[in-house]
Amino acid sequence: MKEADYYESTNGVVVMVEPYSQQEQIQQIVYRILDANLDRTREGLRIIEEWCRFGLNNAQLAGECKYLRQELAKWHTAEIRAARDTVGDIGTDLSHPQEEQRASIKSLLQANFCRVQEALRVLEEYGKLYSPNMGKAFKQMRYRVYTLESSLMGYQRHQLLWRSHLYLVTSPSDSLFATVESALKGGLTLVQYRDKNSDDTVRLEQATRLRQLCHAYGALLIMNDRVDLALAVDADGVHLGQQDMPIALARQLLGPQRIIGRSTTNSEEMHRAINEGADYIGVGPIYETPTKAGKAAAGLEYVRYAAQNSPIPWFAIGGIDANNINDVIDAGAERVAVVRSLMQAEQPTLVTQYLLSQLNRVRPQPEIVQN
Ligand SMILES: Cc1ncc(COP(=O)(O)OP(=O)(O)O)c(N)n1
Ligand SMILES: Cc1ncsc1CCOP(=O)(O)O
Ligand SMILES: [Mg+2]
Repeated sequence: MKEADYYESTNGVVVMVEPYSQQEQIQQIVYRILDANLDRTREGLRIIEEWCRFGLNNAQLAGECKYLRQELAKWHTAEIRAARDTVGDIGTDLSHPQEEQRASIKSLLQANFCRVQEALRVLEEYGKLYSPNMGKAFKQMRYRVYTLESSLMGYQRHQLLWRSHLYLVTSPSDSLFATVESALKGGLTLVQYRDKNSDDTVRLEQATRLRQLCHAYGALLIMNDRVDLALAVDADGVHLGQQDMPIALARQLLGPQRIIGRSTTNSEEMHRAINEGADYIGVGPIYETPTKAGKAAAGLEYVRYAAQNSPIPWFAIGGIDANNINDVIDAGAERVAVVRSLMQAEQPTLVTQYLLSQLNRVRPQPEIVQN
C-alpha cells in the first residue's frame, strides 16, 4: 500500500495526497519527455511545412510534412498529454541566442530540421520504454525526415539555379573574397570557384570561405572541375568540362540534390550533356577570350541554337562584358557567365547590377506580321 502524505492547504483543510510509487514517478517523467518531444517535432515540422507550402508552392513536400505530423498525433495519447506540467518545467525559459535570430530561410530550415531530428531521436529512445512499436515508428520517421531534408534542400538549390541569370566564374585574385562579396551585394546568386593552379590546401581553404560567403548571401557555390573538392567543402555542385569526369559518375558521387554543369561548344555536345543528366550547360566560348586562350569561339550562331533547343538552363560564356552583352541577349541568351567582367571590375556591385538589369529587361517580342 502507498504511504499517504498529508499537508495543510491555505484554507486550513488537511488534504491527503497519494504519492506515486517510484515506478509511477519514472513513468510520469517518461510521459513528460514524450509529450514535450512530440510537441517539439510537430512544431518543427509545421515550420518546415509552411515554407514548402507558401515559399515553394510544393504540394508534395508540404504533403509529406503533413503526413508526418498526422503520424505523430497518433502517438500523442491522452495519458501522455496528461503528464504535461508546463509550470514545473525548468526548460521553458532556456533559449540559445541563435534561436533569437536567423540569417536566412536556409538557416531557419536547417535549425528546424535539426530540432525535429533530435526530438525524434529522443522519442525513439524513450519511446522504447513506452512501447516497442513506438521506438520502431520514430526510427522510421527519423529516416523519412532525413529524406525530406535532402529533397527540400536539393529542390531549393535547383530553384535558385533556374532563377539565376548571371554567373560569376572566379579567377585567382588577391581580392577574391572582396570581389565576390561586392558582386553578391549587387544581386549575384551563382558563383563558380575556378583556380586551375593552386594546391588543394589553398583550394579547400578558399572554397570553404567562398561557400560560407555565398550561403550568407543566399547564393550557390559551384566547384570547377573537381567532384572530390565539391563534396569536401559542401559546395552546391560541380562544373565539368568535356575532358572532366563523366556526368554519370559525378552524379553517383554527388547524388541527385547537387548541381552538375557541363561545358559545351556545339549542338552535339549540348544534346549529349542534356541526355547525360546535366542540370545546366555552359555555351561558348561565344567570343575568343584570354581567360581560355587558344580556344576557338563558338559564336552567336550557337547562342541562337541553344535558345531554340535547350530545355535546361544555359549560360553563354566567353568574352562577354557590359559592351557586348546586348548582342548576346539579342541572339537569345537569358543567362550569361563571366570571369574578367567582374573579377577585374573596379566596382563589381555596379557591374553586377548593370549586367542583371540588361538580362532582366523585358524585351519586346518580335512583331507578328499579319497578312
Ligand atoms: C559556366 C561555365 N562554362 C564553361 C566552363 C569551362 O569549363 P571547362 O571547359 O572544363 O574549362 P575550365 O573552366 O575547367 O578551364 C566553365 N568553367 N564554366
Ligand atoms: C572558363 C571559360 N569557358 C569558356 S570561356 C571561359 C572563360 C570566360 O572568361 P571571360 O569572361 O573572362 O572571357
Ligand atoms: Mg574543366
